[in-house]
Amino acid sequence: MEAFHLLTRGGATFNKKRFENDVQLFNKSKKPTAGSRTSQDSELPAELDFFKYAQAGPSKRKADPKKGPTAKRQKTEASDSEEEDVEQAAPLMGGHRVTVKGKDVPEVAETFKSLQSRYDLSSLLLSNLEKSGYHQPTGIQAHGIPILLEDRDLVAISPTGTGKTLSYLLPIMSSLSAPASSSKQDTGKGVRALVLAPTRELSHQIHNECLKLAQGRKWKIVLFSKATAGNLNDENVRDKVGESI
Ligand SMILES: Nc1ncnc2c1ncn2[C@@H]1O[C@H](COP(=O)(O)OP(=O)(O)OP(=O)(O)O)[C@@H](O)[C@H]1O
Repeated sequence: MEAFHLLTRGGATFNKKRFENDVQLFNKSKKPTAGSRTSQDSELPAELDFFKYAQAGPSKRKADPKKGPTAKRQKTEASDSEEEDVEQAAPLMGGHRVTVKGKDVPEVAETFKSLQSRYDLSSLLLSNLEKSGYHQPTGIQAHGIPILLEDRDLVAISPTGTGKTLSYLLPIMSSLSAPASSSKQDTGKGVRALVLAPTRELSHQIHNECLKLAQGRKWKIVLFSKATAGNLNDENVRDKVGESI
């Protein structure tokens, strides 16, 4: 994590003389032709090739005209060893390119409204989305929300500001259904959902998104910091909390 931080945020110095041999490794293969990838690139596992789209030639970006301007390519794993490419209409906001890998991937949700008929998303959540100015799902939301609403596991990577937060908060709120205090079923006491975030700023952002979705119901959404997280050890505090970040 530390190394990744250094590489992505800058601020690190690199002594090219001291690591001359390593520098040679990178210089050797620097003869890319237009649209081609280097041999090192091709050895990189697809999951780790974060820049594959940036390096892709123009022909790769072209949508199939027969499938309309929003047609995108998705990868679905047909079996453990074999992969199968499938074409699926993909959104949407900002024309995000989305690659999905997995077995039996749920259908994309092109609108929030479609989640109501497919997954019984509550009218309150729908209207809170509207109130918050969320009229159409972003790429990560259109693909991620159905996956989580079907109780599947999801690992997602998406650039900052693309709406990842809502992608998991909406399914969480939907599956909790109602605040514990107003639920007819015996949901028990204590924390029902926990979101862990690496920084205070991110925790605040997530908390704010949570509050937007919670409008109109008495959800108990609590933001804990490093200093206050220990309070959760106290049963009395735990019982008063519904969702914590
Ligand atoms: N469907 C949507 N329509 C309009 N605005 C949206 C939508 N989804 C999220 N937003 C807004 O876009 C902004 C960025 O969203 P969010 O913080 O969830 O992105 P993120 O991918 O989680 O970013 P980060 O990587 O920084 O955590 C927020 O202000 C959020 O309210």
